[in-house]
Amino acid sequence: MSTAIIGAGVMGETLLSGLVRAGRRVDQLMVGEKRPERARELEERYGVAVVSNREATAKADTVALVVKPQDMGDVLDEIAPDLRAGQLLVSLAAGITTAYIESRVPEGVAVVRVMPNTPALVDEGMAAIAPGSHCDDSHLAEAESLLASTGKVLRIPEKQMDAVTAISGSGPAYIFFVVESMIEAGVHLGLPRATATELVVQTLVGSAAMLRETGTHPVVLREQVTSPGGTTASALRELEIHKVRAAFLAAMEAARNRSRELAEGS
Ligand SMILES: NC(=O)C1=CN([C@@H]2O[C@H](COP(=O)(O)OP(=O)(O)OC[C@H]3O[C@@H](n4cnc5c(N)ncnc54)[C@H](O)[C@@H]3O)[C@@H](O)[C@H]2O)C=CC1
Ligand SMILES: O=C(O)[C@@H]1CCC=N1
Repeated sequence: MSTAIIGAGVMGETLLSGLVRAGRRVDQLMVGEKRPERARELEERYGVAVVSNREATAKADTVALVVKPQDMGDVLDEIAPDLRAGQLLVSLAAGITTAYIESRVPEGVAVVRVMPNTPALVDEGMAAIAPGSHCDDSHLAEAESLLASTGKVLRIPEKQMDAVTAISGSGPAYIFFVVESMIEAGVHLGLPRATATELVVQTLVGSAAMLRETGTHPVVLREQVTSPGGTTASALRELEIHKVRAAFLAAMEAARNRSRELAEGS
């Protein structure tokens, strides 16, 4: 089964590198990429063939679209003549609905919408997938196997996709923002930057491992750290005073709303 990746920026390369790590033969992979210098970089790094979008589409069994939502209309118009019924089209773009894609491609092309995230680069990705209207279980299974090479995959109804985008798609950025803020705080408290970075990163990794390995609710884990009248309680009071919980809710609502707007082409 050959796979074409159209748009090889951050997320396109993440998918490509995951497939290569998972043992996909490079001669079964193709890339369509607009920027010539980027195309050369990928050819050198992976030995993958970078071809025109139309050639990639014509030759591949599965086509993964990893361009920005704003570029999706143009790319679909370009490749539509080369798409054929039974082929699988997988979109990784935020906001873009399967109905939008289906309205621009030939009848019978199976469309799957995916929301991946960048931890896929280290095989710890979280991807959600939703079927379009001409999709059977084999198409969904094929999309699942593409993404499973770089982490977990969850099947969801498409109506949840904008919320999923706000949580796991954009989520790594929120976590990196928290990490960055904690490192900066450590520097303010007088720690060398390297020390603060090591402390924060390992604290994040350890906390994530506890969540995953114990399955314990985060509230319980937080309570275990919070000694009565202790340091953690003092810190958490400040986070509540500064409305961090409300800020997270507002931030994720904003991301969900932006995903909806992208569907409208803005
Ligand atoms: N970066 C992330 O964490 C995530 C991104 N996504 C989605 O992935 C898609 C790509 O995002 P990024 O990789 O971050 O953007 P990016 O800007 O790094 O990559 C887009 C790539 O598409 C190429 N491109 C643009 N027009 C093209 C065309 N007509 N033909 C071939 N290549 C073309 C660009 O040259 C660029 O290399 C977006 O739709 C985004 O919503 C989804 C989840 C997470
Ligand atoms: O920021 C964005 O629009 C993309 C989608 C999810 C993560 N990055």
